[in-house]
Amino acid sequence: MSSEAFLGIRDLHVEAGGLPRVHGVSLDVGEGRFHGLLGPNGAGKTTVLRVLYRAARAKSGTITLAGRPMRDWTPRGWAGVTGALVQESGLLSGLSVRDVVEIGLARTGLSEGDTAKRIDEALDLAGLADRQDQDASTLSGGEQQRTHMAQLLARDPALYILDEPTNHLDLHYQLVLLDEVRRRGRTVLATFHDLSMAARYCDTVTVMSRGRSVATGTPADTLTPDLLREVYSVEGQLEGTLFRLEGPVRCDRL
Ligand SMILES: Nc1ncnc2c1ncn2[C@@H]1O[C@H](COP(=O)(O)OP(=O)(O)OP(=O)(O)O)[C@@H](O)[C@H]1O
Repeated sequence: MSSEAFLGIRDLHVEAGGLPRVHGVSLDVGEGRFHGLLGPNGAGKTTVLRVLYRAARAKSGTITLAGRPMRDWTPRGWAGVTGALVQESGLLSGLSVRDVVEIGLARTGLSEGDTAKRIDEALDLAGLADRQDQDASTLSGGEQQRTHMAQLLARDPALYILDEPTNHLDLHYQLVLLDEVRRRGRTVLATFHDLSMAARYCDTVTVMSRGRSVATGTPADTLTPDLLREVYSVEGQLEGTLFRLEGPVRCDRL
């Protein structure tokens, strides 16, 4: 791990469904940096994140956060400094939008007034202030995603673990919410399929393919035409933060 990394993952191996799915992935994220985890469907991105939010166990490897190995953190301590936006999250029926955001602040020790202020700010950011009393399970997919993002922003953990944060969101809320995450200056590890969004937000990226890390660095240095051809079977290139497709998509990837 480089000396300044806030999150360090070293030679991570993970099994899922009885088979090896992540084979020796290593990456470092400096404090306050936004790191993207990219790659095709099934590459192993979520499996890496699941270990970080303790939904899965690593078979081997080392994870270090703020200089301390994961095994030295209590589950409660780990949960206090990390926060995850996950694919499999459901919204409990019977909870209002405000309740869901408030749950994220349980056991933070904030005063009642500060708790209410944080919730109000997060609901405003996510455009949910006028929906706060609605049963969260009746929201649209994008509104549910905004509610989960509001929960995370209200808590504002030191490490944001975001699995496809742009999922279901219209362009306005993709930009508003990720701009806000960036503005907070926290450390972020986020998966993306949209390479333009990845290039816009990420300081650095790791590209995974078939459970392995195949490239890492800045988006401009990493997402080269050769890499895009090899990993995604597309002809294209980044122009600034814009991914431009050039030519036909090959159908022989699998
Ligand atoms: N519990 C499980 N049982 C069986 N297979 C699993 C399980 N969990 C993950 N896998 C497999 O592991 C591989 C990696 O899955 P993962 O969800 O990490 O991919 P991903 O890169 O996040 O993909 P996507 O972009 O489609 O979300 C996939 O082939 C998936 O089917």
